[in-house]
Amino acid sequence: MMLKQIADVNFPTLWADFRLLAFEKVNAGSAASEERQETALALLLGDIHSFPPVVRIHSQCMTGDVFHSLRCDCHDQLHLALSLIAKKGVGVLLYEQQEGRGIGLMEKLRAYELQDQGLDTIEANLRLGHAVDLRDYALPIEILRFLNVRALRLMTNNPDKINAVRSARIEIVERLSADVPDNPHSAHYLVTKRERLGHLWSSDSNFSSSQIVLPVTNE
Ligand SMILES: Nc1nc2c(ncn2[C@@H]2O[C@H](COP(=O)(O)OP(=O)(O)OP(=O)(O)O)[C@@H](O)[C@H]2O)c(=O)[nH]1
Ligand SMILES: [Zn+2]
Repeated sequence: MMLKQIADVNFPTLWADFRLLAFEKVNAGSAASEERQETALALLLGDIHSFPPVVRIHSQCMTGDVFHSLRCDCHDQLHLALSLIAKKGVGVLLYEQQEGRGIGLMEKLRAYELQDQGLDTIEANLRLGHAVDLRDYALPIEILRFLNVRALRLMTNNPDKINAVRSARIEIVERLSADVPDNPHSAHYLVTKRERLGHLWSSDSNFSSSQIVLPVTNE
């Protein structure tokens, strides 16, 4: 995959003054003007090469990230990651745009409709003819390579993200839990992620696809 850096700007936030890099995936041979290119943002703080930085790969969730929907944990996870990076002074937040686990906002909202009728998040995707999770993490991984991050502390409960980082031979020195408190609207969704999608609990220190036990900490 080819990566194109689009912009490099100062990005002051409530938590810290980040540097924001914007990237676009360049598909070789594609008609760029016709095809919507995948894009991602990287918020950087501190000297990310001095020691393994906190890294969060955050999948876009407009309903949660922007409107603070209580149906999911995305908003709180985004804030947790930004505040932890600010506290540590070193880290990278990768914001990638595979909304709705890759089905897009409109289809996610159709899936929410089905969930309002009693289906869970998995059944709803399948009923609409989608895979349960269409995401791949090639673009964020390519950005980590571009940034020359060879070892990191990964904030996630999602085994797919862990496997993607590992497959790229980037060392995960620590898994940081992405647990945030649930609420009556999100509780069922969060249980489904754990029971049916294999997401890790904060106390899980390892995961089925690996023999290596990773330390896990709650900040
Ligand atoms: N299709 C679909 N997508 C959802 C639903 N709820 C949240 N999402 C999307 O799921 C993605 C976030 O995935 P999560 O499973 O919450 O978390 P994760 O990023 O895989 O894992 P963590 O790193 O542990 O947070 C975002 O793209 C959301 O838009 C839903 O009910 N249906
Ligand atoms: Zn969400």
